Amino acid sequence: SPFSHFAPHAVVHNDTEHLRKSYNYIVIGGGTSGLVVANRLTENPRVTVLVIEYGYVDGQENGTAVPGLPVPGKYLRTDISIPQSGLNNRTAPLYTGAVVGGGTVVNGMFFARGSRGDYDAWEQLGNPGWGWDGLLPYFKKSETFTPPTEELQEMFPGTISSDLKPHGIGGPVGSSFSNYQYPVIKNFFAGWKDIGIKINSQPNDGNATGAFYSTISAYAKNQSRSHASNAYYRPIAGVRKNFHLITGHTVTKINFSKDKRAVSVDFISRETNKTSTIKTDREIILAAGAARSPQILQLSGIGPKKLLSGLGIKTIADLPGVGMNFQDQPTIYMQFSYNNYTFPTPDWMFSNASWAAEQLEIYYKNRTGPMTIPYLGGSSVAFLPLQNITSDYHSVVTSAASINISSLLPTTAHSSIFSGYRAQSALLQSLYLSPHAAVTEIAWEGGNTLPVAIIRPFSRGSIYINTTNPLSPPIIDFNTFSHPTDLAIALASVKKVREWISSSPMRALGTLETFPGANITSDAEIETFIRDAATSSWQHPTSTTSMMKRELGGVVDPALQVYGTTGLRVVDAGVFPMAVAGHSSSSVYAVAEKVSGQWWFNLSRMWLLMFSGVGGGYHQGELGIGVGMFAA
Ligand SMILES: Cc1cc2nc3c(=O)[nH]c(=O)nc-3n(C[C@H](O)[C@H](O)[C@H](O)COP(=O)(O)OP(=O)(O)OC[C@H]3O[C@@H](n4cnc5c(N)ncnc54)[C@H](O)[C@@H]3O)c2cc1C
Repeated sequence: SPFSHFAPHAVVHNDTEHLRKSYNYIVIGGGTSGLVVANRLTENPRVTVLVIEYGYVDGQENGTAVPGLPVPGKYLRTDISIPQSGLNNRTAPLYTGAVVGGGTVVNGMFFARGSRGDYDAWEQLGNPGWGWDGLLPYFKKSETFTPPTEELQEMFPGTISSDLKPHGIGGPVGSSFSNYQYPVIKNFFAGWKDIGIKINSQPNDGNATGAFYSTISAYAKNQSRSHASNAYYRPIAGVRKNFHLITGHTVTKINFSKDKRAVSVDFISRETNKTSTIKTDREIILAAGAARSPQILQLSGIGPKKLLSGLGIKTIADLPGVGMNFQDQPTIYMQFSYNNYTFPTPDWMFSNASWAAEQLEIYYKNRTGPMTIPYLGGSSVAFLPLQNITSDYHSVVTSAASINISSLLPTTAHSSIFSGYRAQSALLQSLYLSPHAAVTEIAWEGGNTLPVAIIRPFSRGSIYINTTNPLSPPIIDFNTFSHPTDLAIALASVKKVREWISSSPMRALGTLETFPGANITSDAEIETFIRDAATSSWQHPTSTTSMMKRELGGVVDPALQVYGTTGLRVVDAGVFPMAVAGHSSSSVYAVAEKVSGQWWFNLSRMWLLMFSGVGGGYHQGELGIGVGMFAA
C-alpha cells in the first residue's frame, strides 16, 4: 500500500522555540506547491528548509481519504468577494485549502491536464521552456499512473485508454480512475456521442477535449485520495531532519535587506498571537496560493506603488501586476430530475442513509462501489471547444477581438497591465478557434446537479489589500462576466447542455430540467438566469503573480523570481500567466516539480554543499546565467 512507507507520526513544530534561527530556505505555505519544493530541496541532507503553514496537519479522517465522503469543513477557508456587477451585484465565495497539503486535501480530485495550447500560450508570453513539451516531463515526474482495471475497460469500451506513454509511473501522486460508475454514466457518454461530440479516451496527452472519463488523484490500489501531504510530506516527515514544518502560523511579511534581498519572514501564531521572525541565508519561496501570495507581497512592499503608498507601506519593488490578472472560472449549477432512472443514483448518498452506510462498508471491504467516486462532481466530463458549442464561432471570436479593453480593466491600472492583457487576448482568440482547446466544461456524476464551468475566461479580476492588518482578508474581485464573451460562452453552453439532455440516451432517463427550467428560453432570459445563478469560481484561482515579462505586467520571471528583488520566488498557481482550461492541481504539481528540477536551483544547492558553513556566496549573477540557460 502507498501508506506503508509513511512515517507513523508527522513531526511538526507548533512552537517557534523548536526552530532554528535561520534556514537555507523558508517556504511560505505548506500547500500543494510548497510541499513539492520543500520535499525536493531537502533531498540534499545539507539543505535546511522551514515550511510555515497557516493550517494544521490533517487527522487522516475518512473525509480526507475516501473520495465519496465530504472533506471536514475545518480544512477549507472561505473568502467572500466584493459584489460582482456581472452577477447582478451578488458576492461569490472563494474556497481554498487551509491545511498541510493545501487545495489537494479538499479538492474534487479531478486530475486531468489542460491541452497543449494552454501551456504553449504560457511560453508565448515570454517564458521559454514553460510550454507543453517543457512541462510534460514534470507532469510525469509528479505522478504514478495506474491504468484502468480490465473490468472498468469492459464496462466502458473504448472510453479509457490504458496507454502509459503520456504518464509517469514513479512519482509521488497517485493518478488513477474511480473503479465504479453509476449505470447512467453510460447514457452520459452515449448522449454526447449522439450529438456529435467525440469520446476522448486519452485526454492527458495534450488534447483535453471531448467527453472523457477523467483521471483522479487517487491511489489505484486502495482507491483513496492522494494529496500533497500524503505524497510529498508524510513519507519524509520525521525522517529528514533538515525539513521543519511549523503549522498554525500566518506569515505576515517578508523583510528585505538594503539591496532588496529577501532575508527574513515575520509570522504570527493563530493560537497565541505571538509574533516571530526567522531568517534565511538563501531564498524565500512563496507558495501561499493565488489568493494569499499577492497579499503577502503587497504587505511586504511589493506591488503597485500607488496602492502601497496609499497605505503607508514602503515600496521595495513597484510591480503593478501583483494581484492583477486574477482568473477563475465562473460556474453555473443547472438542476435536473429523472423520471426513468436506473438505480442506484448518486442522490441516494444524501437521501438514503442506510444505503450510503452500506456503500461505505463495501468500500472498506473491497475498495469499490460509489464511494470511489469523488464527492464533488464525479469523474465524467465533457470539455468542449468553441466550435462544439456554436456553429457561429468565428463571429464570437471577432466580437471578442473588437472589445475595447479599457472597459475591462481598472482605468487606474498601469499601462503594462493593458499590454499584458492585449497579449493574452490575442492568444485566447487563437485558442478559441482551435478544435483542440476547450472553452467550457460540463461535469456529471449522474445526479441532479450539473455544473457548467466557463474554463477559459476573458475576464480579469484583482486581489489587493485595503489595510496593513495582515490578518484581514484581501479584497477579492473576480470581475466575473466583465468581458461579454464569457457570458456568450455561458449562454451557448447552457444551450449545448439542453441539446445533450435531448439526445435519445438522455431522454431515455426521462431527464427534465428543473433549474432554470424549460420555460426559460430566450437568450435574454437565459442570460438573466446566468447572472442571477452563476458563481464566480470553479475553485481554480490563478495568475495573481503571473510569470510574464515585466513590461506585460508580470511579477515573476521564467525562473519564478520576483522582479526587482533577489532571493524570492513564487511557485504556486498564481504564477500561471493564464488559467489552464480545466482543473489546476496537476499543473500546480508540474510547475513546482519543474522549478525544483532546474539545474540553477540545484546549482544553488550544490553551491551550498560546497560552501556550507561559509554562508552567503549565492549571487544574483549566477541566477542571471540560470535564467538565460533556461531557454535552451
Ligand atoms: C474545494 C476545491 C475543489 C477543487 N477541485 C479541484 C479538482 O477537482 N481538481 C483540481 O485539479 N483542482 C481542484 N482544485 C484546485 C487545486 O486544488 C488548487 O489549484 C491547488 O491545490 C493550488 O495549489 P497551490 O500550491 O497554488 O495553493 P494551495 O494548495 O492552496 O496552498 C497554499 C497554502 O498556503 C497556506 N497559506 C495561505 N496563506 C498563508 C499565510 N499567510 N501563511 C502561511 N500559510 C499560508 C494555505 O493554508 C495553503 O495550505 C480545487 C480547490 C478547492 C479549494
